[in-house]
Amino acid sequence: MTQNELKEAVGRAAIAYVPENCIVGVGTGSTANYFIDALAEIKGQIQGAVSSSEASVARLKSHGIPVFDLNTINELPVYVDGADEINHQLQMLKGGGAALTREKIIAAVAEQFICICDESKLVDVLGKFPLPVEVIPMARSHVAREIVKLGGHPAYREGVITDNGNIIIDVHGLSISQATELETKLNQIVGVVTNGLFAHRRADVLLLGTANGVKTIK
Ligand SMILES: O=C[C@H](O)[C@H](O)[C@H](O)COP(=O)(O)O
Repeated sequence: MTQNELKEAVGRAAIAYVPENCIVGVGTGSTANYFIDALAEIKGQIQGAVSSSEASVARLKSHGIPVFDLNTINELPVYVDGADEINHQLQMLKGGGAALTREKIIAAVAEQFICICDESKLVDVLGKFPLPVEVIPMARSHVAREIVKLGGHPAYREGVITDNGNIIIDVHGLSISQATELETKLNQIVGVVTNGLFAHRRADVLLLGTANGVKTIK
C-alpha cells in the first residue's frame, strides 16, 4: 500500500469513533483531509464540525458540512487529527502544517483525541522531525536565543504566517526524552504562543495505518 492509501485507511477508520448527531473536532493536514472526505459520506448523521485551520474549514464547507465556532459549543466528544510523530506513550509532535495552536485548543476541549497516522509516524523518541513553535512576530529573536539555551537549533520558517497571524520557529536537533517538561519550558518563554508537543494532552487512541491493516493502540 502507498503512504496515501494508509492515510486514507486511517481516515476512514476514525469514522467509527464519531457518535451520531454530534459536533466533531477536525484537525489539519493530509491525513485529516482523508478523514474530512470520509466524514462527508455520513454528514447527514452529524450536526457539523469545529476545525483547527482555515484550510480544513474550507474543505469541510466544500463538502457541505456545517462548521461551528468553538465558543458556541459546550461539549466535544471527539477530535480527530494526524501527527508528525507519535511515540508509544501516545505523546505527539505536531505543527508541520503550522496549525498547532488551534489544534491544541480543540484537543483541550475534546473528551477523546483520536490520532490517525501512517506507520512512518510512530517513533521511539520524539524530535527527529523539527519541533514547531508558534511565536508572536516581535519576539522572534528573543525566543530563538532562549531555544538555543535549551539545547535546540531554531530555524525561522520563512514565508509562513499562521492562521493567528504569527510566525513559526522550527527547533532542530532535539531528542525529546522528557516531553512534558520540554512542552512546559518552551511555553514559559515570553513570546511563545504554544509549541507542537502534545505531551500533557496526549492522544487517547492511535489508529495506525500499516501494511497489515489499521492497528488500534490505546
Ligand atoms: O499543523 C499541522 C498538523 O499538526 C498536522 O496534523 C501534522 O502536520 C500531520 O500532517 P500530515 O497528516 O499531513 O502528515
